[in-house]
Amino acid sequence: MAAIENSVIVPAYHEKLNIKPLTTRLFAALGNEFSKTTELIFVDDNSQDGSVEEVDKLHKNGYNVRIIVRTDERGLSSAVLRGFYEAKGEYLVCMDADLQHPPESVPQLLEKLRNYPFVLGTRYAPGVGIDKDWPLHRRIISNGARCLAKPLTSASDPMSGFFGLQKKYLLEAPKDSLNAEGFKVALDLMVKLPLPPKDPIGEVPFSFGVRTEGESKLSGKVIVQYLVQLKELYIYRFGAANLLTFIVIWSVLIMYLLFVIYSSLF
Ligand SMILES: Nc1nc2c(ncn2[C@@H]2O[C@H](COP(=O)(O)OP(=O)(O)O[C@H]3O[C@H](CO)[C@@H](O)[C@H](O)[C@@H]3O)[C@@H](O)[C@H]2O)c(=O)[nH]1
Ligand SMILES: [Mg+2]
Repeated sequence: MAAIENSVIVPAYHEKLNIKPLTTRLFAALGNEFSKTTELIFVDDNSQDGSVEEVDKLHKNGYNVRIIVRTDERGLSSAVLRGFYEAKGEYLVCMDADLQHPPESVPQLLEKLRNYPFVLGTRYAPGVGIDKDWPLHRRIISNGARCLAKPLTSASDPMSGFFGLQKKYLLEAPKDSLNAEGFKVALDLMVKLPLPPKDPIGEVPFSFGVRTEGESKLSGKVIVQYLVQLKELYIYRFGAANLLTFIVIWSVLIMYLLFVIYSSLF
């Protein structure tokens, strides 16, 4: 058997119905050669919805897929990190279970990872429209959240949950420096991993699909969690002394943004 070079990690909570279509579409997209050197790992938080049996069936049918079931921990970021640390491959990709991240784009991420330490699936690229059908308030929240991350990274879609990295950079970072609480694990890694300063991030445009099975696990709490995570990342990157300056600058910008929205509406 060929050695595993690539690992695709999928955090999953109550995703039984998405497991089979994701697995079959992913390995079909990988094709013969890539399939031999790629493993797929679901990290499930004890959903007890038949996900384990579904993965076992696929494994018996010859797919290189397994499932880690956590019983003592819950949460998206920590699930992703657990999968990354257990992965055998040097090239790691993280994607959602619900097919909002197209499995057909994974080979592109894996290819780009050969040349970039970190690769980000982006929904903000020419020809990709994510938010044209979104209501105004959703677009404002999304763009506002993206703006707030601008000082931390040059990436065009810091909120993306579709990304990849070379494992050696993960192993160079102290385990306890990574935030297992925040929802935006890619942003945390882009800020904290010791990536080389020149050209660290490659981008792959993709269209964010619509979830057809199961429900989103994001709630209003996520906005607060994101702000807490941002605060931690600002301190990490710029130091506590600079935090106040940033809060002042961002408050002014947010007030200006609200003013612009208000005047365009009324
Ligand atoms: N193991 C585990 N998995 C989880 C948990 N919470 C969510 N997941 C899994 O994480 C993936 C994303 O969860 P969704 O509930 O589908 O989130 P979303 O609203 O579609 O958010 C996605 O898009 C955002 C961009 O708008 C991303 O920022 C976010 O990271 C995620 O990719 C899914 O596969 C879901 O099963 C958890 O507590 N534990
Ligand atoms: Mg989703």
